[in-house]
Amino acid sequence: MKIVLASGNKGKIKEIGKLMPNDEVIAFKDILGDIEIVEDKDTFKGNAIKKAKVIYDELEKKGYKNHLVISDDSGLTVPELNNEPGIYSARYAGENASDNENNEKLIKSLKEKNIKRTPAYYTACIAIVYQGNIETVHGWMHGEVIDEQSGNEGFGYDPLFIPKGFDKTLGQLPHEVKKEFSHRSKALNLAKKVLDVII
Ligand SMILES: O=c1[nH]c(=O)c2ncn([C@@H]3O[C@H](COP(=O)(O)OP(=O)(O)OP(=O)(O)O)[C@@H](O)[C@H]3O)c2[nH]1
Ligand SMILES: [Mg+2]
Repeated sequence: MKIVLASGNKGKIKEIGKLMPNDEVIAFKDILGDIEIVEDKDTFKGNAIKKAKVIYDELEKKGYKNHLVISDDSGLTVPELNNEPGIYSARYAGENASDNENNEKLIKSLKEKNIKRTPAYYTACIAIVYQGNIETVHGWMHGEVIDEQSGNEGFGYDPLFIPKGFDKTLGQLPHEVKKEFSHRSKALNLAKKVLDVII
């Protein structure tokens, strides 16, 4: 199945490609070039649906007929930080912030509250748009965030996130560990079940 991914996040594109080896996952930019999508909804689900629909409609304008688009809106929630960064995870340290800038901002927020380690969880919402149908699925991964970066595996906040049942960050753990039970893997496994039904 040819799937267009409505994401510009290289870490996600890589992870989703690995999680759907039997499908051809194409990043939308490879077909449509750069398209800025304003993520102005107040939930992961709202932003995921918006991203998938914008790309689905743009493909339709280009004459695509039987295309299928998936998107991922995801982020990290830290209850002790008033549920920050949440849906603002990609721009916690400001518009176009790098992963490192976002991580440094999170470390600063933890230190301001004298927090060295506290529960946190990732949420991923995957939206699927196909022949006018819109479906969404979610996945969560629980653990803790710490106030220093460790490791270079994964992307985003992974170097600060210790998954439940482990004592290392996702930055230190091999990708196979994250692939087993990340928020994105769980959501994609559900998305595959939806794809089996709607296609
Ligand atoms: O360490 C992480 N491991 C993960 O597995 C993960 N999943 C999401 N995130 C964070 O949440 C933002 C998503 O924001 P987001 O869903 O708007 O994506 P994005 O703007 O980066 O790309 P796009 O998919 O919107 O094009 C990302 O930038 C990351 O900071 C993660 N961090
Ligand atoms: Mg985004």
